[in-house]
Amino acid sequence: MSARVPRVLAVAGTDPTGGAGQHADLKSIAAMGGYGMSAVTAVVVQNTLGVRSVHVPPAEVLTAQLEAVSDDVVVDAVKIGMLGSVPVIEAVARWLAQHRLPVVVLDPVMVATSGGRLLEPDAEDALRAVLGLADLVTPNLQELAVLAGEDPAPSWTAALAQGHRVARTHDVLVLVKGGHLAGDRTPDALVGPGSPEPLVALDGARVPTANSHGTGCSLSSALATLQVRHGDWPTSLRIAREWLRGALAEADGLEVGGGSGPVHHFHHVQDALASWGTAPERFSEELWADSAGVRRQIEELEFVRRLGDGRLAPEPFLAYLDQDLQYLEHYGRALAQLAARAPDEASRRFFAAGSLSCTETEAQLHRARLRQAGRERPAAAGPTTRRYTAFLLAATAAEPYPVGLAAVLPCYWVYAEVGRHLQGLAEAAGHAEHPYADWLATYADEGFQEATRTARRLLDEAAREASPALRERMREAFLEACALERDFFAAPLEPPLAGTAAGPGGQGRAGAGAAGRLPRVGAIE
Ligand SMILES: Nc1ncnc2c1ncn2[C@@H]1O[C@H](COP(=O)(O)OP(=O)(O)O)[C@@H](O)[C@H]1O
Ligand SMILES: Cc1ncc(COP(=O)(O)O)c(N)n1
Repeated sequence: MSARVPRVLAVAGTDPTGGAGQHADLKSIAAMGGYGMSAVTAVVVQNTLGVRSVHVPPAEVLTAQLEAVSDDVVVDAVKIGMLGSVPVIEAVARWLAQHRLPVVVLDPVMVATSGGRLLEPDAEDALRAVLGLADLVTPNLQELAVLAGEDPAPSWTAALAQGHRVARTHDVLVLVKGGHLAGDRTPDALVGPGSPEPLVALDGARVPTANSHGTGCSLSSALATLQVRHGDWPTSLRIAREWLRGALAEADGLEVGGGSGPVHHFHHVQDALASWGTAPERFSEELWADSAGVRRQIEELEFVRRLGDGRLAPEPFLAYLDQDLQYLEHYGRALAQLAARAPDEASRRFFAAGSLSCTETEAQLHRARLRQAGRERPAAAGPTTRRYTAFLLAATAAEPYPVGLAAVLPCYWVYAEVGRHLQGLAEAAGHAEHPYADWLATYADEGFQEATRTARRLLDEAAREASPALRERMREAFLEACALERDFFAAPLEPPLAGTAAGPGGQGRAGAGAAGRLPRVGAIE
């Protein structure tokens, strides 16, 4: 199967109401993933009620259009619809003979469903004579009879036999279409010049609609487009039929015209369109705004105020570091789980590097600092530490990847923001000898800022692909993690805040520590 976009040329007449002819062709080509082009054979004044008049430009104008296209563009497939008159048929036949095109589908348009003639009676012989230039011919039952030079087939079995005679005489593949059969079935079958047995025969219940204007045009151009992709007519037919049946089923909703209206060519992308525009440009911006209240609460915490202006006693700082060390162990695991589930190599590397950094770099720094202060043995993990780490491990292991990503983001982003705030407090305090100056300095680490930006970008990418429901779960996880960040910072000095508390104050883990914790996550990346 080819991945490139098929370039498909429709050689057809017009329909100003957009349901048939080259307008239907262009829509169908695009609906099947192709790039549509069109050369006009006839200007048809028509609507859903009927054909009012037909105006055929000189054949040289059509030849000039065809040459303008093929002089410039590689044409992967051609769909030929209404030709109308002998000079037009001859012009197209000449052009086809000069340009051996990979896929040629000929829909031998003769009479519109609404009744108007679209092929002059004296042009029928000329049309029969060019059938062999096509790979596939797609007549309806009446057109098939004309091509065979016989009466219309009285039954589906008779139609298949008639299709086989046309295929053999002109050495061409024929799609025998049952749209005009009486009854509630609409079979289609591909019949080749060899065996009278169809290559493929598909059947289905008739879609109950009176709006089937342009179905023949739509089917033939969809087939031309799909054949470029798949190179297999039965496969192309299966896909085109399924799509066309959906287009017929949604046709009544279009409400175009008072006669036999058009089908809904783009019925299959309506759901996708409905979700467009609901994803914000940057979902992270929305989350940031939602978390403003919690971030303000963090800035007002006693622990944060004292750490910033340097009044924090050594003991709660060490208790905080101790809890942060234990937090890091699990955070590293959560990042490893995210790495395992990340959708691409770049994000896998990012989270794997972050995880490695937690265990190898951050944890070592914490341990060294605690050892310096004479704290060799870690304290037990406090309730807030346990609650936060359990949440992260569950979110990254059991929730969809975007939810896990939203859960770990505050540890980068909120933490970086708290760092900025702490540095502001330290500068305002004007300490010559700030006891935590080296710790606070690590917040400014460019690697950490970079890692925060990367994590945010990954979240925005995941949000763009996510359904509205999944984005809501991402939001919940992000806000939950923000509240846990707050509780973590609160724990060394204050009782946890109501509603999110882990237990009586002071014994929770000391906040998500400054310097050591994340700065070097980014530095490694
Ligand atoms: N009401 C319907 N329900 C399902 N398929 C239909 C219906 N009407 C037409 N088709 C399908 O549309 C395609 C065009 O068929 P047909 O109506 O026979 O040709 P044309 O539009 O050239 O007259 C065929 O695949 C046919 O099976
Ligand atoms: C320019 C043009 N080409 C083809 C058809 C046939 O379509 P249908 O048989 O569905 O009316 C048409 N009405 N107009």
